[in-house]
Amino acid sequence: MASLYEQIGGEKAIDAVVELFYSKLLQNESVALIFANTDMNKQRRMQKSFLNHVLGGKPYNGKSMKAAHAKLKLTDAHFDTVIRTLGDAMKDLKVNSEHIDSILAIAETTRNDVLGR
Ligand code: HEM
Repeated sequence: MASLYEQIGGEKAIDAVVELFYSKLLQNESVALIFANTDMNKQRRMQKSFLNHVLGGKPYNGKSMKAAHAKLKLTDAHFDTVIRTLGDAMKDLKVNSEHIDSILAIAETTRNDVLGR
C-alpha cells in the first residue's frame, strides 16, 4: 500500500502544508515569540524533512524531538496550538479528512518528547 506520504501527494503536498502551517503559526502571538530567534528557512526545511520521514517518505537527519525542544520550556497549550494549526493548514489545502486525522495522530505521538517529559 502507498505510504501516507504518497497518498497525500508527496513532497509537493508536504511543502505546501509546511509553508501554510508556519505562516499561520507565526500569526499566533503566544507562539511567534518562541520563534523570534529561529531561522525560519531552516525550520521549514527541517519540518518538511521530519514530516517526510514520519509519513513514510525520506529519512530524517535532524535533532530528536526531545533535543530540538529541550530549552524552550513548552507547555501543552503550545503543543495544542501547533496541532490545531497543522490541522487548519491541511484543511485549507483540502487534504482529505481521514488523512488529516492520521497525520494529527502521528504528530500527537511526539507530545511528551517535545514537552520534555
Ligand atoms: C508536532 C509537534 C512538533 C514537531 C513534529 C516539531 C518539529 C520540529 C523540528 C523537526 C525541528 C527542527 C529540529 C532541528 O533543527 O534539527 C523543531 C525545532 C523547533 N521547534 Fe518544533 N516541533 C513540534 C512542536 C513544537 C511546538 C509546540 C513548538 C512551540 C510552540 C515548537 C517550536 C520549535 C522551535 C522554536 C524550534 C527551533 C529551535 C531553534 O531555533 O533551533 N515546536 N521542531
